[in-house]
Amino acid sequence: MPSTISVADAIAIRSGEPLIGSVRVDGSKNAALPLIAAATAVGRLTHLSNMPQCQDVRTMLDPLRLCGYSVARSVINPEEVVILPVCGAAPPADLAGAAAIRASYYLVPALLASNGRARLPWPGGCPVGERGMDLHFRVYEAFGDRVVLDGSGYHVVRAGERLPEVEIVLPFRSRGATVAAILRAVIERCCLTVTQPNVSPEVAEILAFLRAAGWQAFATEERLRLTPLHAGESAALAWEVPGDKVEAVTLACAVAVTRGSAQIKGVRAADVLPAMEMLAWLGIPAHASADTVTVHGQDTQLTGQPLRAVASLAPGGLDADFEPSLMALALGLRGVHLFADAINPGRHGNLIPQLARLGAAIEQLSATHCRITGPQRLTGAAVTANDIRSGSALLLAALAADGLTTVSGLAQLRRGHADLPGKLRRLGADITGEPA
Ligand SMILES: CC(=O)N[C@H]1[C@@H](OP(=O)(O)OP(=O)(O)OC[C@H]2O[C@@H](n3ccc(=O)[nH]c3=O)[C@H](O)[C@@H]2O)O[C@H](CO)[C@@H](O)[C@@H]1O
Ligand SMILES: C=C(OP(=O)(O)O)C(=O)O
Repeated sequence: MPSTISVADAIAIRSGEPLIGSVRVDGSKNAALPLIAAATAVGRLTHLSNMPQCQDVRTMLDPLRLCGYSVARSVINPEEVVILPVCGAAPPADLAGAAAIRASYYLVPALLASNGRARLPWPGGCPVGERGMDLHFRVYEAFGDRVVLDGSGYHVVRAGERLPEVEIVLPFRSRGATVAAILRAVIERCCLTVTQPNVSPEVAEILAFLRAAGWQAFATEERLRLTPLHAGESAALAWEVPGDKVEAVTLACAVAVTRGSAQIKGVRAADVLPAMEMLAWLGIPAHASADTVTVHGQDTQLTGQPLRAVASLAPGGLDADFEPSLMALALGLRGVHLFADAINPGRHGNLIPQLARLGAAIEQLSATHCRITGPQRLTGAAVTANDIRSGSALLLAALAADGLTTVSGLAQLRRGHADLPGKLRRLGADITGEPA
């Protein structure tokens, strides 16, 4: 009997040898999407390199083209995207396709810049529960914009009057609303103060890009501050999308699940630190330095210490998108492990029933909190990826499950990763069926 099978729009994974070797992550989808928006907001020709070739990036670039921005991918290097500003008013366009991604909200400033108004469908993306826009609307209203809501979406009309300075106090550290405030100030060329900003690596990346574009931009835990210095310059800009921290942590957890040893390259150490500390706490030597994560899962002395992985928007907090991979890992580790994700309230509901098909017993303490008592033995079965991170967690669980697991719903996985199964395969995973 062959060791692998092929299934249409699904992949088949057979657990086997520990993952060994070296692999490079792609650019980060969640850093790339706001960087694309920032490139439009500065209104200068911008080369963005290390752009991941995942579906959400394509979905983000299409509406920009429809609104008059020139967007080109280099033929020689498809990971390089060039964005040119709009000259003159762009024609109104039907942007219904933007409903496929959550990050469509980052298009608002680009559209206000090109058309003076933005009409967008309600954001989609991962079906991980109710995800509000109220803070985004508060941001636009602080700039004097008019916001109108209807069943199919929202409409933002740019203020007639330019404010020299805008101050916004966020009630909680929303990443999306923080970026919305930054980009709105950029198209206005005005000063901005945000109290209680989100200071995740993705926001820090936008601020670094803006510094290169002639802005004074910095953020502390308390306050983010933006001032135009030489923002009127017109020289072309070049920026590299940082490596995908979520892909790196997913791969690190995959290596740990199989008790393998590998190097994961192309990611900034600081971006993965909270997750690496958790692996070390569990007794899996994991080290991040410069642009490489090293995991030594072989012959390791597991601690049996309980993992407490609570997704948080707080500075230095655990990114919600790390949590599903840590759950898959915890299933195989001795101890009582607690997980919580109130940021994406539907995520556990997407993932836990699928893990249960593999035989996992996970205690749901509430819709967003659960407890895993490990180690648990999993058995291969047919499972479905309901969102990006649930999909990657299922790949990891499949690597530990006895026998064969098929994972369908690959469209979700492809939204966030160019080819995650391919990267696992490069480390020796037995995976058949190519998500094209
Ligand atoms: C495309 C993208 O980069 N998505 C990421 C983004 O999602 P997302 O844009 O949802 O993240 P935010 O930090 O803005 O939102 C955090 C929470 O606040 C809620 N909220 C947000 C804004 C608002 O106006 N009202 C409101 O209620 C959201 O529903 C969510 O539950 O950051 C999350 C972590 O923060 C990540 O898990 C997502 O992968
Ligand atoms: C939840 C995610 O994406 P989005 O916010 O675009 O749905 C994600 O990247 O895991």
